[in-house]
Amino acid sequence: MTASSPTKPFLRVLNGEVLNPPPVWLMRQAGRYLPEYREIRSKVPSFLEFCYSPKIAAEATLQPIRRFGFDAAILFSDILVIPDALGQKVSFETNEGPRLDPIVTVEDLARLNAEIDQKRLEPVFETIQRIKAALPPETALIGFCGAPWTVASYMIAGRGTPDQAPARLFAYRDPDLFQRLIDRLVDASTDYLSRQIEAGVEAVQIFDSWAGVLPAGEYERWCLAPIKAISARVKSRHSHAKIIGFPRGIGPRLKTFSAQAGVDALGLDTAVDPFWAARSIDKTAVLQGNLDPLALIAGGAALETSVKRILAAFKGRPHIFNLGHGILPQTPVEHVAALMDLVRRGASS
Ligand SMILES: Cc1c2[nH]c(c1CCC(=O)O)Cc1[nH]c(c(CCC(=O)O)c1C)Cc1[nH]c(c(CCC(=O)O)c1C)Cc1[nH]c(c(C)c1CCC(=O)O)C2
Repeated sequence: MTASSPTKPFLRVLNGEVLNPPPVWLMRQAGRYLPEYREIRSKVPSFLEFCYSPKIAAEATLQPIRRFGFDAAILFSDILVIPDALGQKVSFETNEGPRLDPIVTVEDLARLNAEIDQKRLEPVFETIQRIKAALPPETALIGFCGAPWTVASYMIAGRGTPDQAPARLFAYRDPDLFQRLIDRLVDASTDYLSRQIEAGVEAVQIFDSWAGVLPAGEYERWCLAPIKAISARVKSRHSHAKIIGFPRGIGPRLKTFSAQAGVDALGLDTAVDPFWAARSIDKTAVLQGNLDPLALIAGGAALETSVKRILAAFKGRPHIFNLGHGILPQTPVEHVAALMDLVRRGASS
């Protein structure tokens, strides 16, 4: 990342400029709703192997850029490459999601590597270099990691659960041991994001998809403090690093999250009222979001009304258009094209 003023629309807004129309990208924009993704995905049996194959991972990143001309590309990888690089067994079952050997005892934790295996992650950095060489000059590249709380919740349950009860119980019963796992993930995420920046990403997003299940107290300790530590440490290595936080489901705590966590931009989830956000969230934060992924599946009038509402709410504030959570596999591709049209046309009307 350089100190000179950026020219890419996505980076200009991250620097605090207001653009009309706003730049747009979609969380999980590379993936199963795209026939061209399903085609290349079907050739590689394991999802992790796909993530660690620079040529095809770069291709998956570029597919939605070619089709829709988003203002930013997001590295094709997964938040669970971190447990994998820490030595935990990780796999992805078709239509079922991730499976990990759950961490239950102190011995399970002790078996993990002290640091991430950088060699295992080397292909990710090569993917970044390949994407950079192929991206249009106006398109930014975003790197990412999962927040420690969200990653830990999969490491403990060994799979996705409706409310991450296993990790919440673990943290209540043995907070010291849980803290050791979180600390390990803070170190790993700091190194991983720093390496992504060195390889060429221009901003990073920290996905805390399960922040919303934590009550006060637990939220401060397991969501806010680790993200704050990662931001501070990444910025001490890369002073111009741009960091987007996505603490999904934290409600009114969004008001102060970005200042407290030290992030530059804030991803808003689907449930947040955009007018409330524009009014109530401290003005230092660039806001990103927050179309309901289901409105994108529905299309038509529902899509149009939702998009207009979001554009109206954020008028005059630095805003990056996005969904409120990841795009769903059943989304019709024509609706994504219609969304791009609405954002780029609708903003001036
Ligand atoms: C919680 C989480 C995960 N992964 C991620 C999160 C945080 C965001 C969120 O809350 O949605 C983030 C993620 N996962 C993936 C990306 C790639 C880039 C992009 O956004 O386009 C990103 C940024 C690829 C993926 N990650 C996964 C796929 C599908 C696997 C396949 O294609 O076979 C893709 C394209 C698998 C995955 N990975 C994960 C789950 C729960 C699953 C299974 C469910 C699902 O498919 O959405 C963990």
